Amino acid sequence: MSDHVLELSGVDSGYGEVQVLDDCSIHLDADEIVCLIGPNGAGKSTVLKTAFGMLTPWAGTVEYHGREIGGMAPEDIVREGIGYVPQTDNVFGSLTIDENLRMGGVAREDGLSEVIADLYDRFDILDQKRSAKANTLSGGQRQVLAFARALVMEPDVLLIDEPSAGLAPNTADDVFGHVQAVNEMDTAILMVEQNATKGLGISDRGYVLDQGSVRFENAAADLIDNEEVSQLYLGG
Ligand SMILES: Nc1ncnc2c1ncn2[C@@H]1O[C@H](COP(=O)(O)OP(=O)(O)OP(=O)(O)O)[C@@H](O)[C@H]1O
Repeated sequence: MSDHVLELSGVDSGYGEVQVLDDCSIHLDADEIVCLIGPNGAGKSTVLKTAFGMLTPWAGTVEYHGREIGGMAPEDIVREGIGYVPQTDNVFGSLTIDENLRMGGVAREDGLSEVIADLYDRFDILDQKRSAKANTLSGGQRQVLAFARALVMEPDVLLIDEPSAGLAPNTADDVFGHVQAVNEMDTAILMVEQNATKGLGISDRGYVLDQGSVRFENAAADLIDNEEVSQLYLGG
């Protein structure tokens, strides 16, 4: 039994015959924000997909609170307490904000109205636009809705794929602020981020992934200060 909330150990994973992750070991502790960085195609999104049961590990284990979940179906993993916010198509544009949140809770047995009311209290922008269609939201607001949709299940782990993708710098900063707010709701976050410096800037720890394997892992501030990491992965 490990104390980690989420732990991938020695994971190989991929698509069809194509191996992407190679002996990949990554963990997340309660209340942490952990950032995965690395070049395009390194396998960062594949880590999240393997943790969320969208891919079955070929080797190694995925444990949630010390229990093996590798290869479990995503709908069961959601019930266990892990949420996932994909990079794209993470809200239903033709549905209202309220409908999106209710859809996020279809797997809940009770307490849906209460948890949605709490989310409206926390995220003012959603409260103001309850009846608006999600496709009328700005990119940053849409990302907040995507986080809130996942939070309806009250996960203690949230996997977030590139929250700042396609956003202007100021909007990206707002979204990173919301990531921190979500973390303060006792949710540990494993986040993939293309904007490595900013992603590490709000994180406790980080991993540099390259060609499917972990090249560096450390406290986020130490990764930013690491000469080699900076040269190779943070644009010098
Ligand atoms: N559905 C898929 N089928 C086949 N190969 C895929 C699929 N999705 C991703 N890959 C391949 O797996 C490798 C790793 O992709 P992944 O999306 O995990 O990378 P990443 O580190 O998240 O990079 P990026 O920033 O480009 O998203 C890439 O070579 C990619 O082409």
